[in-house]
Amino acid sequence: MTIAIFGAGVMGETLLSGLIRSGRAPGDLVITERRADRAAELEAKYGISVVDNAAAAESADVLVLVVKPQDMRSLLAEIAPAIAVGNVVISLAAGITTEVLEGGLPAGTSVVRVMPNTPALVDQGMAALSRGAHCTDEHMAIASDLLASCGKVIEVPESYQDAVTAISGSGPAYVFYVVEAMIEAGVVLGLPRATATELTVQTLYGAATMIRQTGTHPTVLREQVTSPGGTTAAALRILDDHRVRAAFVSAVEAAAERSGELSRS
Ligand SMILES: NC(=O)C1=CN([C@@H]2O[C@H](COP(=O)(O)OP(=O)(O)OC[C@H]3O[C@@H](n4cnc5c(N)ncnc54)[C@H](O)[C@@H]3O)[C@@H](O)[C@H]2O)C=CC1
Ligand SMILES: O=C(O)[C@@H]1CCC=N1
Repeated sequence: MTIAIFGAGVMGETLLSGLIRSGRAPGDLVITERRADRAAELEAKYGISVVDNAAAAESADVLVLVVKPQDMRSLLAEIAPAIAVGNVVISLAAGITTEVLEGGLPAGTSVVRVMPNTPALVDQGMAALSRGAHCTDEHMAIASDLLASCGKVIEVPESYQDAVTAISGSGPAYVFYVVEAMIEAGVVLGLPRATATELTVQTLYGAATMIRQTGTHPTVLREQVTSPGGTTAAALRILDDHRVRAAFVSAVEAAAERSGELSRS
């Protein structure tokens, strides 16, 4: 089975590297990339041939579209003539619906809409898949296998996708933002930057592992840290005063709204 990845930017390379780590033969993988310098970089790094979109579409059984939402319609027009019966088209683009994908491809094409995230680079990705109108269980299994090479996979109704994008698609950026803020806070308190970074990163990793391994509700875990009259209670009062919880809800709502706008643009 030949897999073609169209658009090898951040997410395209993340998926490509995951497929290689999971043992896919480089000979079964093809990539396309509009920027010549980026194409040369990837050829050198992975030993994979970069070809044009038409050639990739001709040779592939599974086509994975990883361009920006704004570039999707023109890409669909380029690859549509080469789509054959039995091909599966998988889109990783935020906000592009299966209806838009199907509308730009030959009638009856099997499409899958996926929202992945960048922790796939370290095989800890979260990918949510939604099937198009002509997608069979067999096609879903192909898409699921592909994404499972670099993390967890779930199937969701397409109506969830804007919310999924706002939580797990954009989510790593919120976490990195909090990490940046904690490191800066450590530096404000006089810690060397390297020490503040090590303390913050291990704390995040430990807390995430605790949630996963204990299955305990995060409220209970937070209460276990919060001694009466202690340091944590003092800190949390300031976060509440600044309405940080409400800010998170508004931020995630804004991301979901933007995902919806992308499908209409
Ligand atoms: N970066 C992220 O965390 C996530 C990104 N996504 C989705 O993945 C898609 C790609 O995002 P990024 O990788 O971050 O963007 P990017 O800008 O890093 O990569 C897109 C790549 O596609 C190339 N490209 C554009 N049009 C092309 C064409 N017609 N033929 C060949 N190559 C073409 C560009 O030169 C660029 O290298 C987007 O649709 C985004 O919504 C989804 C989840 C997470
Ligand atoms: O910011 C974006 O639009 C993309 C989709 C989810 C994460 N990055």
